[in-house]
Amino acid sequence: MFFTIVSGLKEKTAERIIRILLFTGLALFPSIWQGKFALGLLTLMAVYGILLIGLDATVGYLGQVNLAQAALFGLGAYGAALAVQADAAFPVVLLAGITAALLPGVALALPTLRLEGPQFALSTLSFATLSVIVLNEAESITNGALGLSITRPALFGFSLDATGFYWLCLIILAITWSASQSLLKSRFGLAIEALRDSPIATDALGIGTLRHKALAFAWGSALAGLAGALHALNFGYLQPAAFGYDLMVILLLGVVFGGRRSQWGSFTGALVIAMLPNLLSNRTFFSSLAAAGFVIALIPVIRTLLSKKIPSFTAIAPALAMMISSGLAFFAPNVEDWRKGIFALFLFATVVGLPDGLAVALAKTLRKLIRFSPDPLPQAMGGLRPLNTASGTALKVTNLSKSFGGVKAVDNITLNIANGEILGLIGPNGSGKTTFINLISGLYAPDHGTVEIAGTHPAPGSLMSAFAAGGARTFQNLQPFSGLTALESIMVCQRNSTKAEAIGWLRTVNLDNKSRLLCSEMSYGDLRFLEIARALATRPRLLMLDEPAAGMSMPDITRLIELVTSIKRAGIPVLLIEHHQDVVAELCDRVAVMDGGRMIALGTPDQVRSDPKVIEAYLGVIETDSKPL
Ligand SMILES: Nc1ncnc2c1ncn2[C@@H]1O[C@H](COP(=O)(O)OP(=O)(O)OP(=O)(O)O)[C@@H](O)[C@H]1O
Repeated sequence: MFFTIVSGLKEKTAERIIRILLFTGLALFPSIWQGKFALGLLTLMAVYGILLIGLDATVGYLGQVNLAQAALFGLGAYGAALAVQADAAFPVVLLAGITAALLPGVALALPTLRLEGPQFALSTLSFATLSVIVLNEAESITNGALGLSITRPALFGFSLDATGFYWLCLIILAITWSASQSLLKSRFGLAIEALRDSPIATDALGIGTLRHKALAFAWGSALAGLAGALHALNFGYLQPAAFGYDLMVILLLGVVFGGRRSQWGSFTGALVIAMLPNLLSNRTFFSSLAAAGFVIALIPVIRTLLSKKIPSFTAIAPALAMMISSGLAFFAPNVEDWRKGIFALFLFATVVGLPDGLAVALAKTLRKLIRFSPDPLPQAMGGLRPLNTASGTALKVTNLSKSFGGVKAVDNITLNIANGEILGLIGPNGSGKTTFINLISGLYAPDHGTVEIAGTHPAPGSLMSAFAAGGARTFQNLQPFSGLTALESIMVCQRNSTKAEAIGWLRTVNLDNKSRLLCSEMSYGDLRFLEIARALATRPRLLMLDEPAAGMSMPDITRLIELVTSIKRAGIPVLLIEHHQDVVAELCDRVAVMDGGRMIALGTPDQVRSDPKVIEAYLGVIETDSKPL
C-alpha cells in the first residue's frame, strides 16, 4: 500500500457510522428516485438481505452447505399467506411466517445436524424437495400449482403503499442485521465458530456442539420464515415452484459472492441477487461491469509481475475469466444467449480471486488503507487460583479396556490420581496412552471398566459428561479454533466470566500480548499453550495434557515446565502424557508406563527408571525422543 490513513476511530464505530449512512441513503431513496421498478428491486433486496443473513448462520458461521433455506422461505411465505386468509393482524402474519419455517427447520435440524459435509447437504436437499412437493400437493390448503393470492393487511390501521412497505422491510432488515451481529459476536456466536473449527474440542470444553448447531439453524430458519412472510406480503401471489432449485442455488451464490460470516456480505449478496435479472438484461451496464471486473482482476497479476515473481493460479484464473467475459460482453453477436455464461465466468472469478467474497475483501482493503484504533482491552484479572479440593481422588479408573478390531489399545488398566498429584503417563509409540485419555475424557466409550472423575461417574463415551464431572483436556493433534482470536478462544470456554479474566488466563500462559491474534496466525508452540489456557479457563478438577511439549522449542519447554509447576502449586491434578523424559522427571509425582495397552509399571520417576520391564519395553523402539527415564 502507498499510504495509510491513521484513524482515531474504532473499527466498530466506523462500521456503525457507515451502516447508518447506508440505511439513511436507502430510506431516502424513494424521495430522490420515484421509479416503481427500482423501489420493487430495493424491497426485494431488503427481503433477500434478511433471508441471506439467516442462511449465513449455517453456511458461513457453521460452515455447512444448507440447501433448505429456499424451501424454509417458501414455508414462511405460505404460513403468512394462510394467516392473511384467516384475517390475522399484520404482526400475527409475520409471526405465522416465522413459525411456519421455524418448526420444520428445528425438526430438520435435530436429526441432520449430527451429519457433516455431503450427508448434511443431501438431507437438506431432500427436505427442500419434499417441502415443495407438499406445497404443490396440499391443494386444499395451498391451491397447488395454481398459486395463492392474498391482499396485504393494514399495519395498525395504516394501509401500507409500496414505499411504506419498503420502509418496513428496511427497518426489519436493520433490526435483523443488528440482532444477528450481536448474537454472532456473543459467546453463542463464538461457540458456533469454534465448533466449526473443532467439534471435538468444543464438546471436550463443555461448550456443546449439537445445542449450538441446532440454535444456529433455528435462528436461520426463523429469519427465512420472516423473509418469507415479507415476500408473501410484497408480491401477494405465491406458487410452490418459486421456492425450488433455482432459488436455492441463487441464495447460495448470494452468500458466497457477498461474503460469508458477515452481515455486510449477506447484504452485498442480496443486492447482487436482487439485481441479477436486471443486471443480465442491460447490456451497457453489464459490459461496463465486465470491463471494470477485468481491470480489477488484472491488478494482482500486474503487481506480482512488477515484483518479478510468477503470478499464482488464484491471480491468473480470475483475470483470464474476466478477460473472456469482457470479450463476450463487448463482442459476442448474440450476447443475450451468452449472458448466463458470462455471469458464470464472473462468479468463477470472484470465488477463485476473492474466496472470502466481495464485502469481506472490500473490508480487508479498507483495513489496509485506514488504520483504526483497536478496542481497548481491560486489565488482566484472575488466573491460576488454588483449587478448593480436600485430599481425595481426582481420577479413579478401574479395569478400563478398549480394543480396535484385534488391537487391544487399552487392556484392563486400573489407576488412581490423587488430588494435587501430577501423574505422568509414558510408553512407546502406539502403547495406548492417547486412547487412555480418550476414554477418560469421553471421546471413546470403553469396552469394559469404569471411570470416576472427582467422585462422579461420567456417562461413557460422552465428552460433555466427562467435562461436567470436571475433566478438561488438551489434544496431541492440536485442535485450535482457527477463526477465533486467542482471547475469543478463552472467552468461549468460560461461563459467566469477564474479558479481564480471559486475559488473566492468557497472562498465565504468557500470551496476553497476543490476545488479538487469530489462532490461524499463531505459532505451533503458542497454540499448545493456548490449549492449556483454554482447559484451565474451565476450572477443571482434573487436567489431561496429551504431549504438550511435542514440537516445542527448548525455551518453550522451559516455559511449559514452569507453567505445569504453577498448575501443581494451585493443586490442580494433572494426567500428563509426555515423551520428553526431562519434563516427566521434573514434574511428575508418579509415572505410569504403558506397553501394548497394558500398564507395565507404576511408581516414582526413579523407581520407573530402573524397572527392567520398562527398559525392555523401550529397547528396540528407542529412537530420539522416546527414551526411558
Ligand atoms: N480410532 C482408532 N481406530 C483404530 N485404531 C486405533 C484408534 N486409536 C488408536 N488406535 C490404535 O490403538 C493403539 C494405541 O494407539 P494410541 O494412539 O492410543 O497410542 P499412543 O501410546 O498414544 O501412541 P503415540 O505415542 O504414538 O501417540 C495403536 O495401535 C493405534 O493404532
